[in-house]
Amino acid sequence: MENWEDDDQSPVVTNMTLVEESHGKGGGGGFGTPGGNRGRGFRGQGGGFKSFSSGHDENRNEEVDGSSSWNGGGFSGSGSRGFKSDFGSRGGRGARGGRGAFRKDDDDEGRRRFGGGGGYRGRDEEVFSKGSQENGDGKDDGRTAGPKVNYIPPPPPEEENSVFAHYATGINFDKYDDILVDVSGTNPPRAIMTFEEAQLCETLNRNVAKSGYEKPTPVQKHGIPIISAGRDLMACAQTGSGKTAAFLLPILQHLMSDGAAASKFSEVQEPEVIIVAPTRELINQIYLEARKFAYGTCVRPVVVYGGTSTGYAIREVLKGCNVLCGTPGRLLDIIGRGKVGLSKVRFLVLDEADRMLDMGFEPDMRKLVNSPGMPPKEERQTLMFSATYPEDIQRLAANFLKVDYLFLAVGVVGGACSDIEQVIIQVTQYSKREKLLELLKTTGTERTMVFVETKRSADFIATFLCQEKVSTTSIHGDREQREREKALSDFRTGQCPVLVATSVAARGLDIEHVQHVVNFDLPKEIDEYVHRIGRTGRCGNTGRAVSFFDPEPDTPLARSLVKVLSGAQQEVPSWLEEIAFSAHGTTGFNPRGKLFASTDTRRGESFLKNQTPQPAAEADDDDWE
Ligand SMILES: Nc1ncnc2c1ncn2[C@@H]1O[C@H](COP(=O)(O)OP(=O)(O)OP(=O)(O)O)[C@@H](O)[C@H]1O
Repeated sequence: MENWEDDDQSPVVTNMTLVEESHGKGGGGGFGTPGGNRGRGFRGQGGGFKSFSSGHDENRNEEVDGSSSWNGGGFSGSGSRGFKSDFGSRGGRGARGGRGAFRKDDDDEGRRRFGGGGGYRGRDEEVFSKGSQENGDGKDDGRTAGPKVNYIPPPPPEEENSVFAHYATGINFDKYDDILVDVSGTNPPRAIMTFEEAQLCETLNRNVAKSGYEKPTPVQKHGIPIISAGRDLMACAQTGSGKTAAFLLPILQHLMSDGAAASKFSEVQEPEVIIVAPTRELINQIYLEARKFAYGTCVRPVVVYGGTSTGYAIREVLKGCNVLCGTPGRLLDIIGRGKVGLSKVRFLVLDEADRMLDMGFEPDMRKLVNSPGMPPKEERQTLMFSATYPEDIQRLAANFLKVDYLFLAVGVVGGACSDIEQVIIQVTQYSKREKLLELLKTTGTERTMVFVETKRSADFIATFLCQEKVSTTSIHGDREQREREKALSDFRTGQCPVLVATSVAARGLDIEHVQHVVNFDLPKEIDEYVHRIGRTGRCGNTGRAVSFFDPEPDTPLARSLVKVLSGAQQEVPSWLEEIAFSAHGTTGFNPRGKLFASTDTRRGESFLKNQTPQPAAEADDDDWE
């Protein structure tokens, strides 16, 4: 039996270690503003929430989930305090070297194997684990050390109705047609106006119809023919405007018309398509979309991501794999084990491309494109999608693309979706909790995502809300994958209408009925803000985002915030304008100035060009992948 098979068969060990509730930096702090104040935090009214987390024994995990509920159906465990198993998946503080502050992923396998990162775990990560065997420089070695994860995610639904379940487009769907579109680069193909013009094969057309798609969104109108014409693409379109189908449909059409080999078992799989995304939940969502559009065809998508059993992932891949969706670490791991050959790769897709190319993931992307067998960029099609593209990342991205790639901008690059009503409330650190409660009283059972800066804050706020009888769950990088998926599912079904999340849930997640986003803590970077609020107001539906602005930590964001608000035709509070103005002096600040500048860096100018560089995301404190 091979090593990876053994991975799953290790005896269950549950070596529980009691962890003091107020351990870690700054005592029981961490509630409140990003970037500090950990010493004067909130400890929870009832003496703090205790949770249990065991990363190794699935059954135990289940018991644990049950036993850690609050207030009958409230907060379902958090995994950062209380008892923590030696085999909790995030055992050990990990070194903070290596990738440094931008490292976001928690999928160690690839990193260990490839000697990458250095295991940044976020600054309020706590040391629990005797079982996490670090080597001298803080890295785990994937094969020989560290806990084995044996979580096998539940199989996706098989019935057609569930596969094609979708939510309705909103009243503003037709307004997409009015959005300014800019395609730059040589000889762009003509846009299509209807799905018929996309000339998809019959099965794909049927699947598009069953998905409830009647007409393409702008990114689809332009993106589909560009990809079908064999061009490389860097596409920027606002959150919730259908970027996933914009790349999946032409890719699947290509595989169908090219007679992709029906997937079948083989010891080495050679996928034609590789799709990468920064978080586990997002890549799983993309996989489900691929599976939906490929329904009834011979094309087999497979997903691999951290926090789940590697053996299971490999078995799934070996059953047959045309489209391999993965988070970078796990993908590199499986490639490194020789289970996936890259020589047949025709398409490489980077979703949330700006994140995939920032300092955290860029080395992995380089490893991926330089992996043995990967066709050079001239011989594959590379496609990048996001709602935001900082200029420096655009320039970097160009290295991965053919020289004649096309740049597609739908609306303002980096702009927020105007279907989201954005409200900014000035607060102090200590008034945030009361404000949040007030807000949630008005939203009732409507689904609300509350973003906080740190994993510890996520636990505190979720606990606090549960104590206040608001059914809440949480998602962050310290939770077991099983717990993360359960949290998302409880939120999706409405069992817990409030989801407290770190940035791990900021990008890409497409959840029906999310009417509100609350930025309990504002992020350090404006792009992050745009993605977070984009969890509401999707696909022509309207939504509302309320952000708590505490001048102390948030002033550096003021200027970009004003620009994003005015760019999306939102009211800008005068106090915010004043803060933005005084923070940056009087020159060069024209919040109401021209926003839709040229967006392709090859033309030399772009939106938010004058924004002050934000500090590196040191305060970001989550594990992503
Ligand atoms: N043409 C269409 N008609 C109807 N619904 C659509 C269409 N295209 C996409 N959708 C739906 O719109 C929702 C948002 O799509 P998607 O998740 O691809 O957005 P996105 O642009 O990738 O967002 P984000 O930037 O947040 O990742 C999904 O539920 C998707 O099924």
